[in-house]
Amino acid sequence: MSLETFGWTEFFEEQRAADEAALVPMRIAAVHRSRMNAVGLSGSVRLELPLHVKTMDFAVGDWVLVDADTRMLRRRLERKTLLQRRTEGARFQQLIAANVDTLFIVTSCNADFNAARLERYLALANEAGTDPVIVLTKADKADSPQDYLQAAQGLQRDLPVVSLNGLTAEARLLLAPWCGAGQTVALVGSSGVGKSTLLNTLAEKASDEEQLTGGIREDDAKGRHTTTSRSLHGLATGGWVIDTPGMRTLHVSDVAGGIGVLFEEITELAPQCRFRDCTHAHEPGCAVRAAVEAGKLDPERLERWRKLADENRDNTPVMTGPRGNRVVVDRNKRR
Ligand SMILES: Nc1nc2c(ncn2[C@@H]2O[C@H](COP(=O)(O)OP(=O)(O)OP(=O)(O)O)[C@@H](O)[C@H]2O)c(=O)[nH]1
Ligand SMILES: [Zn+2]
Repeated sequence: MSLETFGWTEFFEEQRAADEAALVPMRIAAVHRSRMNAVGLSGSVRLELPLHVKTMDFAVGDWVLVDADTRMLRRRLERKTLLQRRTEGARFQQLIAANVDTLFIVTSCNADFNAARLERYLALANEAGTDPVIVLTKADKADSPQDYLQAAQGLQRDLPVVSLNGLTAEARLLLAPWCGAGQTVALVGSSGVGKSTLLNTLAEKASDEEQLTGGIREDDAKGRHTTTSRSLHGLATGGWVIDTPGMRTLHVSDVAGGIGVLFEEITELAPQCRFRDCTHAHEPGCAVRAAVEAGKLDPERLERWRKLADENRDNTPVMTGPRGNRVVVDRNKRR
């Protein structure tokens, strides 16, 4: 085993200072209110935390440097990617997972398929720097899974889409390109689409896995995963998967860049509009509306872009004041 099997790359290695050579790199496997578990070459440990450290500032998947003798957490390394979101009305973003290479956005080939909801997850992934993959489950139950495949592919340029039966070993094969040694994936999607099923298929239920990740699943009375606990699981194929419970409704905020990537066909037309701040709603000389009229752009896509971009603007605090204190924008004062 090497650190690379845990997802360690040059990006992290370069961050180690000369005087930190004695510290051991470990990856955060579970974050609880007052304690954190980490995994590394020496196995799974519960970290000792310095007094000032708040666990909410850490995400599952983070790389940290640890004092090998005391297990004291010394420093978190800069993240390659960070999935985060703001729960409604919250001042700070909630960290979901760090250093995730691929986000599996799971939906089924049935009524769960909803373009607008998938686009929310795509914006989140794009903003985080995580590559999104749409995973269409229950293809075995659908009359024409091709329709869903095609609809999903239209959601973003060059978007990988996989349709499968999550209960079969073939699913593991189809998702293998993103689940190899050292690769980290996270799963999101509505309840019942088959995330747990997929997880079980990907994990193949290795018996020592529980030990490695510290056995960190916590359920509340309703059998739902608690939002305070997330965890990193080892996959049979050498990759890692991060559980992301508690993401039933996803309100977007702070994802302007992610929306730009998601709706690239709109983003790249905007500079051709007559007005620099064109809203593509009523202005003359609008290149985006011209594209709709020419049949080159789906009017429903434009409508969904508008809704998502508006919601993002409404929910994203602006930095104001000399100290950069965050103030939520007044809904009526924008534009
Ligand atoms: N036929 C078929 N059934 C599936 C597939 N994937 C999941 N199921 C079934 O769908 C049901 C729901 O799957 P789960 O894995 O529990 O869904 P989930 O997304 O984890 O749901 P939550 O735990 O509520 O978030 C189960 O009965 C699965 O056996 C699939 O690809 N094909
Ligand atoms: Zn325009």
